[in-house]
Amino acid sequence: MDKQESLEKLLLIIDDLKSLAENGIPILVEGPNDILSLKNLKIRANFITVSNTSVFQIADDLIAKNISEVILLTDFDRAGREYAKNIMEEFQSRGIKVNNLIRKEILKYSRGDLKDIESLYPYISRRINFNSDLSDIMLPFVISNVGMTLDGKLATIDNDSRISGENDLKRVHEIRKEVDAIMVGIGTVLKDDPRLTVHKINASPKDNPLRIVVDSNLKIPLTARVLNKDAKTVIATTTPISDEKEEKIRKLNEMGIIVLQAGVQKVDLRKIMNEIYKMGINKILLEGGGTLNWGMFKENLINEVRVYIAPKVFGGASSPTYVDGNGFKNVEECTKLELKNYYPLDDGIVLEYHVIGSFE
Ligand SMILES: NC(=O)C1=CN([C@@H]2O[C@H](COP(=O)(O)OP(=O)(O)OC[C@H]3O[C@@H](n4cnc5c(N)ncnc54)[C@H](OP(=O)(O)O)[C@@H]3O)[C@@H](O)[C@H]2O)C=CC1
Ligand SMILES: Nc1nc(O)c(N)c(N[C@@H]2O[C@H](COP(=O)(O)O)[C@@H](O)[C@H]2O)n1
Repeated sequence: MDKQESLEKLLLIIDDLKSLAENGIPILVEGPNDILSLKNLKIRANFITVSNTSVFQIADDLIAKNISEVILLTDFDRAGREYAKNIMEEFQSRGIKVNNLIRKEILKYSRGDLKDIESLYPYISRRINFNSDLSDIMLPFVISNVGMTLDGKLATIDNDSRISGENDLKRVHEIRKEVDAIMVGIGTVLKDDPRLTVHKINASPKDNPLRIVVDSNLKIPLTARVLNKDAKTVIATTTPISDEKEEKIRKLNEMGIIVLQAGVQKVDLRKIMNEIYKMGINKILLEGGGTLNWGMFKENLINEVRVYIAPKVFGGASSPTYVDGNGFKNVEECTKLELKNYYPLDDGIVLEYHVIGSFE
């Protein structure tokens, strides 16, 4: 069986899993990262995590709730196999049916490339066929980077954003060189007039990634530096059209700028990310500011966070912070991160996180 056939089989198994879950059969996973991966695959279920509760306790709870069948989706590594063995032994002795078939098939049709359920969503989203009805999960990998002060500010109340030192800017430009696109909101373009090219380290014009500006009402001045010939640029805007907007799109197109449209009042970031992915953009550096960062966090579109924290305090209720917007209402739904690395740089510190996700 070739790779494409295996992927198609895997998608059918995901469909089976969805149906079983919709019929009320709980899914047993190890932890919250696994739940997020399955939720991203549009699986809505009664998820039960097994990593912090004893097998006996879980069996007691299921029996108390009259649940007689579960789907087992522990990881494929040694710990996951151990959980699976213990659960099957205990549950079967207590009369609870354990469906281990889906787990075995996921392992089989991922051709041994998966070690855990957490990786299932990224695994599928990177390989999926463009015409599939799961096309909305085809998204680029997004790294969010900022230079911020200890109090989380991206600039002062007067928009002075000189936060990073020379070495930190070099670090950022190394990331720029490595990604396929750099993305900012129109607020940043209007306030900073950035170039968004690789210019702080040794680089040639071909190292410049695509530039993406999110701009609902096409406020971008035609003289903005981000529209110059140093790199290609995409403007993401909304769908409603007026004579004025049509004229601006015409001018932008004449300048070689690609205009993508999605969303009515604000740009639909998920749809735009999907369009961008279809253009062959796999990795994006999101460089803010705070309003766009919120939009991207809220939509669960950020995979990794890298921040430089300068030993400075800017203060000011109106100065931009790393993440602005409306904010989450409670801790349950907020974005969870896992610290992966940290090191001192210039006179500050760099923190690198893997995004676990936000849970609605
Ligand atoms: N220190 C650092 O690392 C950085 C600092 N900055 C600073 O941040 C500040 C700019 O931040 P900010 O004003 O928040 O601007 P942003 O760059 O975040 O742009 C926000 C704008 O994007 C547009 N937008 C369209 N659709 C969406 C959506 N779905 N979600 C969110 N935004 C959307 C909105 O404008 P519209 O409705 O018109 O489309 C919105 O106001 C500047 O002071 C800049 O210097 C910026 C980047 C990095
Ligand atoms: N990482 C980082 N640290 C700072 O201190 C900053 N002020 C920024 N700003 C971002 O970089 C853009 C400027 O880019 P160009 O040098 O013009 O290419 C600016 O608009 C912010 O997005 N970043």
